[in-house]
Amino acid sequence: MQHFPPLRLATRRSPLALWQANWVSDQLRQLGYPTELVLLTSRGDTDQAPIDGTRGVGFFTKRIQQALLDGEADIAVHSLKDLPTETDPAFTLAAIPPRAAVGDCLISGSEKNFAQLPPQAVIGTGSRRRAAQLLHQREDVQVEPIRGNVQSRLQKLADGLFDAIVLAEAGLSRLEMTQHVTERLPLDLMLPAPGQGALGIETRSDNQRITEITQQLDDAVTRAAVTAERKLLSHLSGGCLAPIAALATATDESLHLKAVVLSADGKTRLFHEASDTIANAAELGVVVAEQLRADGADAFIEAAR
Ligand SMILES: NCc1[nH]cc(CCC(=O)O)c1CC(=O)O
Repeated sequence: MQHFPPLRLATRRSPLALWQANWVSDQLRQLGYPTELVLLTSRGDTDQAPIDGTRGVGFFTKRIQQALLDGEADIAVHSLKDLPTETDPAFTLAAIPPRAAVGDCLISGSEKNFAQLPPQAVIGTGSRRRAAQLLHQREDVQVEPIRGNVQSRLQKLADGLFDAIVLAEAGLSRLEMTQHVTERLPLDLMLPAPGQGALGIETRSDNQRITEITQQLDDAVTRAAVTAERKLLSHLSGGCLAPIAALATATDESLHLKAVVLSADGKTRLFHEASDTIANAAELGVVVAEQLRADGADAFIEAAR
């Protein structure tokens, strides 16, 4: 094999981000490529105010992408659900590896599951998608914002600031913290964010050698599923802040997409689902987005901006 300098992987410094970058690094090493990590701090890590419409887009991902543009790193490792759907032609989403657990979990201080929490229970989540789905099921619960990495959120729960919090199972399982899970929320109660549980690995479009190396980590079925989910999100002009949830699952040649759009208070829940071939993943996203739109989704998405 030819000798090349190590592939430089850009990542945030949170334990979850480091786990993910180390996982990608291991995969590349198994293919015979030396690697090193480039640790960066994003605005999403330093700024702990609630994420809102003017500050949210690319909050966790822009700094990592900048390292590629500046020549500080070759490969950017993101949580796909944090990566905006608006793409910059300077970057190529070279690999989407096999997806981990897709769902969300309730972690409650009292070990009570969602249905058993006391009236007016305080649930910590900064996600409008999670908040609206919780409120749709139980209008009495109080949803309060929470920020910070997985560990610091669990600490806030332990400190008694909340009765329960909601976190992605993917993050907890990667960090080997699933012992904290009280309840895996059923998908009909809590549909995940588009791309949840998947990694997005970007390279510079003008670096063909590194793009081709990275493409070896791509999983075609996961890519098809998240393509449908992300196309739905972009077609609804959703961004990561809108109360939009979507999950595509693949069986053999076919892909099934479920999606919901909710009012912020959870009182209205629009749901649609459809199937198509894996090859038509993007079209499937558009079809379900249009069904939601026909039911009035745009007004709820606009209200969340
Ligand atoms: N918004 C932060 C974020 N981005 C990705 C994950 C979890 C891992 C994943 O979904 O791939 C998390 C934490 C969470 O939502 O609990």
